[in-house]
Amino acid sequence: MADGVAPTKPAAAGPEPGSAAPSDGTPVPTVIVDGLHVVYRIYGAGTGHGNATAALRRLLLRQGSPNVQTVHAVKGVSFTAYRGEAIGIIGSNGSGKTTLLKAIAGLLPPERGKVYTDGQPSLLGVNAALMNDLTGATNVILGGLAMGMTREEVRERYQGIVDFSGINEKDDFISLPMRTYSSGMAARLRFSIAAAKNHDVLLIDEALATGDRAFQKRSEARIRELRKEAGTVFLVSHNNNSIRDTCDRVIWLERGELLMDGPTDEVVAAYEEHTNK
Ligand SMILES: Nc1ncnc2c1ncn2[C@@H]1O[C@H](COP(=O)(O)OP(=O)(O)OP(=O)(O)O)[C@@H](O)[C@H]1O
Repeated sequence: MADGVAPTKPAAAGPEPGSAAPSDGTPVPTVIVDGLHVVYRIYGAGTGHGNATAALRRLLLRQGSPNVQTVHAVKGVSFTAYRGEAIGIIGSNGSGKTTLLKAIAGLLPPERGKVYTDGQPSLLGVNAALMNDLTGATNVILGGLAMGMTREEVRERYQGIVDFSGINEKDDFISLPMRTYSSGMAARLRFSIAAAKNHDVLLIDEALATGDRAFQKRSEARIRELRKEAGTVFLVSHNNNSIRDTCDRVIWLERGELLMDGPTDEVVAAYEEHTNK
């Protein structure tokens, strides 16, 4: 894990994320975001070309602290997500959506506030690392193992993953190195590997936007299944139709702040009115 701060469980009394579903139908919280602030620090900002080297030299030569620019990307965001929900995260460019997902995944430490999660969430981004020099087939196996599947599970699900991705529809692309794939094909394979497993909390960053319409339909259907299988899905997307088809709740971020959190139709309508102004 990059910056290595694992989400923790709350010490407070009350229902813990992921605790067994009460028989009375009370919603079970899976993610609690409590007053979250995330700040990026850019070292050596404003020192021109070779910023990092210049900053390091100044530190080593004791020429004072390097210029540090901060970006306050998420500002005081709070919400609780429940088992079985699919939550869309929308907002204009740079509003903090990806940062929020990374913080929920435990990849960015909070400046202030806390993130409590049910187990380790899985973050599926279009940039998630698969090995470019290895074939698609090897990436399916390694990706499955990396997600915690057993060898047996990988063997059982291998063909399903390849079929879902549609990579082999025309040619035998699955036996070629990933560097020969278009970015859309690579994104489809990533989504297919991640979606083969049931996740307690699955975080998807724009993955659906990259596939063709047929792949998007399969993905949306799979997200609905994942929800039924009791997980919680977060979907960051600029495609309001994908959000409408997939999510029943939407969180709207703007300049790092939570502007609105509610039923999909209401929040997307308000967002569209705002963006069409
Ligand atoms: N690694 C980073 N270092 C410094 N600033 C960053 C970094 N990543 C993002 N930011 C800044 O944080 C803010 C939020 O970025 P983020 O990527 O979370 O927004 P977003 O809503 O996902 O944007 P988009 O819709 O364009 O993908 C932006 O101002 C961005 O410039």
